[in-house]
Amino acid sequence: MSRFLKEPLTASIVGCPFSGGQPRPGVDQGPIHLVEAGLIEQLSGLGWKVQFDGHHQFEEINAAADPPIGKLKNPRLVSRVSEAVAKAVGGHAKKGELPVTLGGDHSLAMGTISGTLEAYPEACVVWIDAHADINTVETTDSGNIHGMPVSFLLGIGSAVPEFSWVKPLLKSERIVYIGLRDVDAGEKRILKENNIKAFSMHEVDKYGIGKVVEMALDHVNPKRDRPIHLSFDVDALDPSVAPSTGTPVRGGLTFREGHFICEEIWSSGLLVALDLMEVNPSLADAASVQQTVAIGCSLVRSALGETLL
Ligand SMILES: NC(=[NH2+])NCCC[C@H](N)C(=O)O
Ligand SMILES: [Mn+2]
Ligand SMILES: [Mn+2]
Repeated sequence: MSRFLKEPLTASIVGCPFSGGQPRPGVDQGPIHLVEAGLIEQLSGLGWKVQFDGHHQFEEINAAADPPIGKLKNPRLVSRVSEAVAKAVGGHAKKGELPVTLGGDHSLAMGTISGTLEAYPEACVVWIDAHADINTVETTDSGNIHGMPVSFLLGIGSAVPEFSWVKPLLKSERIVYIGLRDVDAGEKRILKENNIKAFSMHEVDKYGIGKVVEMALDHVNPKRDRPIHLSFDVDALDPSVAPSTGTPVRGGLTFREGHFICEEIWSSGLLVALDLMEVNPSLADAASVQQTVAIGCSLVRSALGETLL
């Protein structure tokens, strides 16, 4: 069911073996593992036409040529990679295909969401994460840009010339979060000051996931007529469910809550882009890696229409 995508329904896989937005090696292997686990075949099995011609080859910038800007680490690399991703995602979206971006770290969302908003200016973003990823140049403690993409998309915080290609196309009332539980003090302030709607794990516990997804969509998409970009950080799930990720935080979404979100977004008929981020296959034992990769694949399937019955 889809209001915006063209028939035959086409999923264009944007594989992004990229880890420059955070310090832990291995997250660049996420997309490779997801594809090797059979994701392409699984989506074809759901009836999608799937386009995938290999993972993105990103230009490399050696560390010496990319010193920090303020606290920001690998700024030029992150900027250029996300810009390339924005073009890829925007290109697919404009053709009426569904870009499915496999990360890679969440700094890539600066690119994916820019691409979506280029094609669908009226789109809204549903961001599923343990983290708000909304630090600015002023508030970031870690300097890891995967903790910052939302602030760039909103155009808040001081501008960094190296990122001038990122247009502030996202309005604060067009993004909603679900799953938050590790939000920095500066980020909490930003969320309040900008009136950004967020459903933390507290609200998931209080209302249940069904009501939370409904309230989240009522906020960003009251008439259910806007295209939806779903950006799913696998660390939104509890570490017992998805252990193989760089910044796990306990007290997360259950297996079913994660899948329920994806199922509901698909049933809305409004999905136009999907990100599945932060699967890091080098951070756990083989069984945990396999479990996390399998869940990555099943979340994507749920978001692309797989049903339980
Ligand atoms: N995409 C993520 N996993 N982000 C984690 C961000 C953690 C922390 N808030 C930071 O700014 O560094
Ligand atoms: Mn996260
Ligand atoms: Mn994230």
